Amino acid sequence: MTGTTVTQATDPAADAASLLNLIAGGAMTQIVHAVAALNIADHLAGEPRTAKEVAAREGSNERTTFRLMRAAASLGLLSYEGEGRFGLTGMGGLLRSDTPVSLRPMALVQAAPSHWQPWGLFPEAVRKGESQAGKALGADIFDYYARPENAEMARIFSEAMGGMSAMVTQGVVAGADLEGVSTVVDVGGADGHLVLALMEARPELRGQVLDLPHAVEGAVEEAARRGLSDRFSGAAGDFFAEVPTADLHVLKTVLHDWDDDRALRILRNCRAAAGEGGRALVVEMVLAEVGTSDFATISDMAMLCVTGGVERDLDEFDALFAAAGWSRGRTYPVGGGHFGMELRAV
Ligand SMILES: C[S@@+](CC[C@H](N)C(=O)[O-])C[C@H]1O[C@@H](n2cnc3c(N)ncnc32)[C@H](O)[C@@H]1O
Repeated sequence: MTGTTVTQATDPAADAASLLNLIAGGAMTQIVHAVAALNIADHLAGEPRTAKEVAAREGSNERTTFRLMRAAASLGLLSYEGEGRFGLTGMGGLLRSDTPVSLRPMALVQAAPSHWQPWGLFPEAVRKGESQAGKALGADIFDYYARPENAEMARIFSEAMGGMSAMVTQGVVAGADLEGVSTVVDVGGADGHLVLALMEARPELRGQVLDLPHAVEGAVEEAARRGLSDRFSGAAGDFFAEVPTADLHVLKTVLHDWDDDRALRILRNCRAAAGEGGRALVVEMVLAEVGTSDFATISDMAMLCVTGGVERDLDEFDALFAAAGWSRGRTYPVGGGHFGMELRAV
């Protein structure tokens, strides 16, 4: 909803440098991927180390580990401390596996076949107006994750969603109106980070994650890890078929995975489960004015290519909400470019 107006460079050399930087974007994705996959941030967590020390810990090639770490320093992920030693910057620290807001799983997912292969066909997604997951993976992304041979990647995807949730959790917990709410369903909740954070803040809340059978197990485990099993349950199901009843339905970055028809089905199923006086909380990025620098427009391209979904502006959200029997009330930023949108059944 907010954004800064894009300024145009006029110096041709600066334009070329900027464009080359964009052209190398895929290489940067893979550099971040390799830093995550080779656990470089974990190896540097205690103290700065040389590439030789990191390579010995990781069992990787010393020379190419050095070249990767040099590139990572050039991108601001690592600091160079002299005498061959590299340390972690704040940004690089987010790739540690043991940090509360770890973006390591996200770095692994974005460069994994599930995302990388559809991206390889991206111009076709624009030309045809459809996701390329079917062509690249032989299935839509969530069916791909449901295959037994992709179970490990599906687990990392859910973890990645958890890392992204951590960026907004505080804002949602602080902003959400939970007056009169005693049951919450996190619809398509993956590992359940959002509903579990609400439950931690409100000891009277009972929570549930509705997700596909392969994904819901992670939520049950996460609830147990946080000591919340007595107030939590996992519901393996399909939100296009039915959504469990609750005082509040939470939908975080679920609607953006789907086109309008399918997003509408999810919202209608929530509305049916909510009944009179029902409430929902939608957490999504909201597109800003055209022509502003807006990360939601980049995410929109990922949705087009990988899931077949779409990022929306407020008018587009409101049209969907109204068609599904919801009315939007308070809307507030929750962090990471996301907004909380409170809905009431009409
Ligand atoms: C983009 S993720 C969002 C996860 C979580 N809400 C978050 O923001 O961290 C979308 C979630 O929807 C789930 N999902 C996809 N299709 C579904 C379906 N038909 N029924 C229930 N869940 C589904 C996926 O497994 C995934 O966990």
